[in-house]
Amino acid sequence: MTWFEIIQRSFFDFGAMAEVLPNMLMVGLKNTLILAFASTLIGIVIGMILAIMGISRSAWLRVPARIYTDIFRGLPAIVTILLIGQGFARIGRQIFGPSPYPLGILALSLIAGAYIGEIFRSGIQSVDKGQLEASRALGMTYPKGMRLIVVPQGVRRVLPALVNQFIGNIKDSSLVYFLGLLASERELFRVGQDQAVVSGNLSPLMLAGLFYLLITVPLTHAVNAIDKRLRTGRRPAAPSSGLHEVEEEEAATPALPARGKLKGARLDVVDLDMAYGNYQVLRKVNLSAPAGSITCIIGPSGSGKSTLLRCLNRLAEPLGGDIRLDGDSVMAMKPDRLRRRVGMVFQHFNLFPDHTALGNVMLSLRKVKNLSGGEARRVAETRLAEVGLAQRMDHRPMDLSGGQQQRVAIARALALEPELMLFDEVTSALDPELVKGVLKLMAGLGESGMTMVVVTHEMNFARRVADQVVFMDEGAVVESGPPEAIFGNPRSPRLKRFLSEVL
Ligand SMILES: Nc1ncnc2c1ncn2[C@@H]1O[C@H](COP(=O)(O)OP(=O)(O)OP(=O)(O)O)[C@@H](O)[C@H]1O
Repeated sequence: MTWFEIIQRSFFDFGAMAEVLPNMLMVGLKNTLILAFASTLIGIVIGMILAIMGISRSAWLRVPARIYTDIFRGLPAIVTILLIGQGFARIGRQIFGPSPYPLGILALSLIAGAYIGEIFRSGIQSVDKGQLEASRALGMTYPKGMRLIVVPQGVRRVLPALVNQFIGNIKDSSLVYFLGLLASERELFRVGQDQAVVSGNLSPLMLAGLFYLLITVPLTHAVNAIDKRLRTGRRPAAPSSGLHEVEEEEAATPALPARGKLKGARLDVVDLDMAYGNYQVLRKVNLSAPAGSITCIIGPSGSGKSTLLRCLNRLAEPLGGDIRLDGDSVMAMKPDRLRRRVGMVFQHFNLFPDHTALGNVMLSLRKVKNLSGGEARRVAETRLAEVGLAQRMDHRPMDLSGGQQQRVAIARALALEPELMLFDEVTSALDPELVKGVLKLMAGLGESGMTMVVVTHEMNFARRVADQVVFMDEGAVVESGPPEAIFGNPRSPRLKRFLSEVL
């Protein structure tokens, strides 16, 4: 016999393959798929619980999750399968009967859970922290923000890794044969091996290998395609350059809420203190903004402007002092209730990337205000039209320019009809040609009757639009007054120096 014939007979004996094929399909393939599916599903449940425990602030949850993960990820799969399958054989028999099959699934699930937990945890932790912050600023509680925004994004990111785990389970299911499965419970490998042992011919094992590849290779490619679709959405990316947006904005005149249509609240900040650990960031800040006014906060980097803004809706918790909305102390309100009255727009937009512009605006209307789908859509469409985005409602954030994204964020905050709107350096991340459009929109909003507090580096905007300008340095208000006084007649040397540097 030539080498070629020896190899052909050992590995590619099609007669032997045909003989084993029915058993391979009806018994081996079926059992492999059941073992892999069941252990992946149970592993996903275990993994999600481990991930949530793993990111918890409580060490009582974090430490057990860590120990579990270290053990089941550290042990070779075969050791776990033998320990569970044989160690619990008696208990297993009492619960499941004579079959070792359920214990095999249990062992595979325990192993898969440890890996899937780590996959979920890293996915959830990789979601930008601005996402949770935006959901909370929209009035969602921490669990709701995690459930609706952070966890779905984290899970979507790890979809390919989860499929890898499923493929791992398909392969690991071949180890369960150690437990002595009944003839009807044998999986692909064992069916191939049985036949190979009888005939001394490896072709049935080759067929089993082929089946493994037939499942795993298309699956990998399918999931990559699904992942790409989820990432980019169904729409092709629209051509949307900054200049395109400027043209578009100049052609369309946004129909802003009519003058005095919105009801603003009076804001009073009294002796506000705030610290990050031992680092005192705000020192006895006092500030009053009449209903419907625009207050611009200016000051050097690190002076505490953003922190002050974040205290106003309690994204940061003050250490002392008080904040009052129309005389009511915000410290006595539940933070999610407070945030329905106080909208916030962030420097980096923090739009939800998996939702369209319309979806971004509708989400809090549905989930926080509990409006019906139709009603939420109507409000969201009106708000988006007001900021000049009637034509872009079905676009995802990644298909919008920075300026358009910031308008969606403004529409999203406006949708809850806040009495106070906070703008945190909302034009700082925009390309220069887009800044003007967003500032114009904000100036227009200022006339609608809402109270606005704007942290900004745009001195011309502050000079032109503000009712009062507050200059902060080193966590304290150094000087405040009407823009003419602040810019035209600064009194303190610090303000004089700041203005000489920025103007
Ligand atoms: N989460 C945090 N933990 C610890 N320190 C922080 C945190 N956030 C801000 N700080 C510090 O608090 C100080 C005030 O920060 P803040 O962002 O309020 O200033 P800012 O005036 O808004 O500055 P910028 O204009 O650069 O945004 C800075 O020194 C900053 O490093």
